[in-house]
Amino acid sequence: MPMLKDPSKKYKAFKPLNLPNRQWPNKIIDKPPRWMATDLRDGNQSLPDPMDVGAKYRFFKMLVEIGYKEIEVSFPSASQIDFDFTRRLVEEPGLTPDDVCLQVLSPCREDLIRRTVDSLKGAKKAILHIYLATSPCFRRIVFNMDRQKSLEMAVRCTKYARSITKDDPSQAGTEWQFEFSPETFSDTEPEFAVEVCQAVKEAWEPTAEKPIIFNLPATVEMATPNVFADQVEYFCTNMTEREKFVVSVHPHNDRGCAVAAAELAQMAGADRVEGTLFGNGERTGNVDLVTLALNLYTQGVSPKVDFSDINSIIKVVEESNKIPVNERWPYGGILTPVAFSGSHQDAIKKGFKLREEGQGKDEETEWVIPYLPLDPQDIGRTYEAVIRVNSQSGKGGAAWIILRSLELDLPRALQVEFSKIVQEKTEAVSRELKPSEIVNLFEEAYHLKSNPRFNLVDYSITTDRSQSPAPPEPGKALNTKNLKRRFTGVIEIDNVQHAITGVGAGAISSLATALSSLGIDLDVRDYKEHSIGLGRDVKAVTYIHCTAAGSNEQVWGVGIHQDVVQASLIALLSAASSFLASRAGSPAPFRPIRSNTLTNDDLHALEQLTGTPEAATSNGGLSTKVNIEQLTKKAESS
Ligand SMILES: CC(=O)SCCNC(=O)CCNC(=O)[C@H](O)C(C)(C)COP(=O)(O)OP(=O)(O)OC[C@H]1O[C@@H](n2cnc3c(N)ncnc32)[C@H](O)[C@@H]1OP(=O)(O)O
Ligand SMILES: CC(C)C(=O)C(=O)O
Repeated sequence: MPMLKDPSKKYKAFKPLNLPNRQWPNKIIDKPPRWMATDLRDGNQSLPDPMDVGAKYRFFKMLVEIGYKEIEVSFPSASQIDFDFTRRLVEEPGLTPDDVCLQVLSPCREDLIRRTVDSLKGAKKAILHIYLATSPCFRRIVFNMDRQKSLEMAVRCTKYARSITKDDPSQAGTEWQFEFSPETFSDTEPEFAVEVCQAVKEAWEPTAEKPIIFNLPATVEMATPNVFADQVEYFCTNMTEREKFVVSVHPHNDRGCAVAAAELAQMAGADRVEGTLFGNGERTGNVDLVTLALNLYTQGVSPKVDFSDINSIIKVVEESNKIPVNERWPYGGILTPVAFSGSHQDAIKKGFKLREEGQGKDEETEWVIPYLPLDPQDIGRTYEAVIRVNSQSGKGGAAWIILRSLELDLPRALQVEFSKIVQEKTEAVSRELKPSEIVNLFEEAYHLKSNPRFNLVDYSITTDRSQSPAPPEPGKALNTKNLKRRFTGVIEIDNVQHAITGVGAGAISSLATALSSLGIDLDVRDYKEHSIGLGRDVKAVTYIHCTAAGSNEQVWGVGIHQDVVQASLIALLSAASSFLASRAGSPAPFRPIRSNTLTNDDLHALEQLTGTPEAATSNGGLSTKVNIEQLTKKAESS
């Protein structure tokens, strides 16, 4: 049968209790609850292949390391494995830290309670947990019992449990706590849940110092989380002697609201939460303890459990449960902090930039990054994975990868230009591009690594004597403001060397003039530089935006070098390489150098390079001298 057009006969709306004076909506959660991890019991009982003793121990150790102090380790009456595992935790010295309390579960049946208590004999701290389903559905279908009989069963089992634990002198070495779960609390009449628990409380006789734990399970999640919160608040306010019992909740996730239910329940008075890591458990699972803890953390409340190395935790959880943690799972999912889409990437990138520049990146600086409620580094993730690039990405995504990988903070217009290259590639391959692929694309596009067509073999920047300003008047300093620069150098283009020279207002424009003598006519439109690295390893990076003279064609160049001037010259040559690349197929505009075809300019340039003492020192001694003989021989042989 397909879904019913009118499901109202088959499925009845849950009837919420009437609680007009509810207080919980005005409460806030400002401290963590008492956590209880039930991965090894509720989680384990729902697995197709339950864990063996080794796997259980590994998981237990991890829970202890995370910081859980109450761990439900087994259902000892269910299997020898669970019984033996519990014994091992009790008996083997050092396995269970002194401050960790072992919890075990038993149904409300004397023989099973006996076996359960036996499994704990000799434990330092133990919680004996028994459950009895109290809802009308279970009373009718499973037990065929009325309210009175259920209540009597709960009381009888509590008294029995008491007689073989805290009232038994041979058990005096164990610090016993008793937990009672009116199973299916979420579907139990609220007044009956109170009646049963009140009777159990009287049977156990807790004190304020040694309270009983009433665990209120949403065994099956029945309604919206506010309804569960009402049920919990009703329970807390209608039970007597509030100081003598701890209210615990145990939400399942049938409607997908377990986390909300656990949180609203705490607002309604719950002190303790039972759940599992990443929500493993019956059907849709138990409430996820990781989400609950990190929800607190991102509100500035320490959860007192540590997920600093979430990847290792996920590994153990996945290997033990043999169920993967969903990639979209809150906080832990590998895709959760990742942005593929352009506008998200743009916002995240700006957020990080502002954080680093303006607000400082001290680890305690307030975290305000669009789309990222949690700093991925706090759970052991890196920022590299935050932005990934596919066809949905914009300029910011690829720019982020280049920033993180090469420390290059690309100017906006270069981001736009490079993103077209990336977009073309993502569409061509129809998949996400790895950061290394994006870096390769960038290095190729701007000739940063392999075979740039233009190489700076050697150069010198000198004051251009032919256009020097008039000598200063006696007693006045030389006005150096308008001094022109002369670039003189040897450029290798497609493995052929050219000696060129040119004059301009600065180093870049003098090289631009020199290049125009080869027919590469570029106007520099924009220029940006910054440093990369620190200390002795610091380098300069220069971005140059050029247009081809007399046309609208635009090219970018990027240059990186320890020397600032050289970085800018390399950037211009990178632009020149792009300029040639954009004309692939058309004949190269320049003349290769040959000894017998040296022009006067070439000769002049070479002459300059062999240099006068001023030429060699005028740019801070940067130029190395070219051996004219070698160069000429090389040119002749080519
Ligand atoms: C909500 C929860 O997660 S509760 C925990 C559930 N976990 C487990 O059940 C795992 C371990 N369980 C087991 O190994 C077994 O079911 C045992 C050892 C508890 C009992 O095994 P068996 O004696 O073979 O009984 P079986 O499981 O077939 O049937 C359940 C019996 O318990 C009773 N029962 C069922 N649910 C409950 C309950 N919530 N509380 C108390 N008794 C219950 C049933 O009425 C039935 O009794 P019946 O045989 O008199 O009709
Ligand atoms: C035994 C109880 C706590 C339980 O697991 C449930 O009701 O889901």
